[in-house]
Amino acid sequence: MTSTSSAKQSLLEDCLNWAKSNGAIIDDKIEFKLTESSGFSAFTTEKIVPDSSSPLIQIPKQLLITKDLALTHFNNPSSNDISNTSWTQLYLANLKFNNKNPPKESEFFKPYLNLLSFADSYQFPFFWNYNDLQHLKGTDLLIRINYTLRNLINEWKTMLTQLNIPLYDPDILTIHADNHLNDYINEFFLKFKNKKDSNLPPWNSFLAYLWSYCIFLSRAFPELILHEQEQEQEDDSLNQVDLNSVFLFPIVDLLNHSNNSNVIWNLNPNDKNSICFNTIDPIEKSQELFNNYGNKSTEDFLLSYGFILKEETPFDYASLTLRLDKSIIQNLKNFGLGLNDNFIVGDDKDTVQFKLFKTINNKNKLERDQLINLFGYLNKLTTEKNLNFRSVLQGLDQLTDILQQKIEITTKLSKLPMTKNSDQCHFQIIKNYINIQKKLFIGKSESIQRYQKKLISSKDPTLFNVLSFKTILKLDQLFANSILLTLGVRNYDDIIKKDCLNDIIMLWLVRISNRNNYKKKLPFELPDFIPQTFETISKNIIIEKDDVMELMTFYNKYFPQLKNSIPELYGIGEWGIRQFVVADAVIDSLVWQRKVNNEAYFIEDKTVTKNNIIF
Ligand SMILES: C[S@@+](CC[C@H](N)C(=O)[O-])C[C@H]1O[C@@H](n2cnc3c(N)ncnc32)[C@H](O)[C@@H]1O
Repeated sequence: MTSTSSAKQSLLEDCLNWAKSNGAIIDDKIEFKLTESSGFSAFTTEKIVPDSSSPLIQIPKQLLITKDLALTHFNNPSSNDISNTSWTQLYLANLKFNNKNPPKESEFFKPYLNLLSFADSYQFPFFWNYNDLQHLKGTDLLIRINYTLRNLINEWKTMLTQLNIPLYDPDILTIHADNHLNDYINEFFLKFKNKKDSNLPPWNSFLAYLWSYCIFLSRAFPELILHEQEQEQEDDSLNQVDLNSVFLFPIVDLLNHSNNSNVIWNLNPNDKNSICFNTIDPIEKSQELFNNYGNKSTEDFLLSYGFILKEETPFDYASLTLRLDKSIIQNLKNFGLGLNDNFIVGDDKDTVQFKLFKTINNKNKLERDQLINLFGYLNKLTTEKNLNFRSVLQGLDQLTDILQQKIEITTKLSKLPMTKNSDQCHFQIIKNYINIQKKLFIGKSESIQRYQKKLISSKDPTLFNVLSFKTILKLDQLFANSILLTLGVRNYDDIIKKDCLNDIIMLWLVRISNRNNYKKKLPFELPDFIPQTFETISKNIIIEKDDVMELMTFYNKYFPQLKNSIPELYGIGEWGIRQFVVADAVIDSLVWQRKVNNEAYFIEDKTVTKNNIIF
């Protein structure tokens, strides 16, 4: 045992004794130890069989650090957009770091405060230097880190100013570049990290507040559990409970996390002055006793707890942050498919943030559907009243492009070598995180491909009709021969190579509009929606001079040459430029060209609703 670990072990003993001497009850079958991989941890000395009447850990309320203590200490400050949790964080910084004039409770909490190590906060990315963090450049995590730091600096300044307490390091307010901010915090941190606990940062420094914020992020419990039974008795009491308030729960906060742990935290039904922790599942002898911090993603674990799980977590997600014109966000909200306010973030409310969950379940399905709706909306023609399958399929291509960029960014990041001055341990965590993100983006991109494939191969006409242009070329031999003769294209691949797909679809559409003029009937069954759309557009379209001008080059390229060389096809019916303006509009409203293989499909214009979208 090193001297540091034996010192920590003795701090642990002091804290356990403090808790017990103040009424805490800890089951004899639990033993706390210091481990190399995850700090203080609890283990069973005998098999534990859950018993709801006898909790494993019971902590009197007086040992908790709550918002009430904080608000009383600061004389109930007016809130001014500052949450109760922020005041409680400032209170903890005051308890831990104020040597000269500490809050009166500071002495009482000392054994617990001593366990909350300042040096250990180096695990949180908020304290890392720019050399470490540059390996996250282009990820949402780096945006979240710096966005959070800026918010914290603001609330720290607001609270101290309100209390008439000078800011220890006002310089931090003038640092504008994020990389400088990261280095400033890191240097300030390292200055204190290696010193003894007697030489900690001043309580009114930003560093002290940031430390306290991380302690709450990684150890706090929701205050709601302190009010559980009151709520059941009195409906009104829920309104008085601040749902976002949290408290520190000594001893129980020494338990590490496992996704598989099934536990309960509650007010003691027999003694409302204490809070309990219990397990729901039995635990074998010599196993670690875990808490469960909730269904968190790797990114959340890294940001809020400074570690990532060894095993993959089903709750993983990658986030997608999109900045959009505010009017688009407003229109989308008005559109009816509902863009939930939860997804709109940022001070300017011009950004939407979605989570791409690894595993889709009933809870997060809505978020996935909203994202698909958003991209469908962005690809909707202004003339279309509703979302249809074409706009959704096209939107999914656009989403795939964005995912592809994310895959490229994460691939690049995963190959970056460690730089000078970056920490080996931080580097390794970032690498693992980046690889998990990359896998998530690849997985989502593949699932979009599968979904698109499933939609276009759907044979359910109640959903929508679909016809691929490749199939059309196989069925309509006369037309296929005509383009072979005139353009020299033998098959679909040639069309793509020669970049003339749009021209050929236009020619085919005009042929279809003339279908009743040919002596021979079409040699295949044509779905009604294609000629019908042509007719509807033809009836309603108002053709401007510019529309004609735009198509002149195209038209002159093919006419009258086609009419002269293949009159049996291009000399029958109407082949004027008007027909092509209509065909162009039909393509806009019906044709989707799939990004992965360039295949073009005619997609019937059917409204996508909650009931007919399939995943
Ligand atoms: C609530 S505390 C748990 C007690 C902590 N081990 C300690 O030493 O104080 C949360 C911290 O424990 C560590 N931790 C929790 N669960 C872990 C796990 N499954 N693997 C690694 N570290 C974990 C992380 O450092 C995290 O920030």
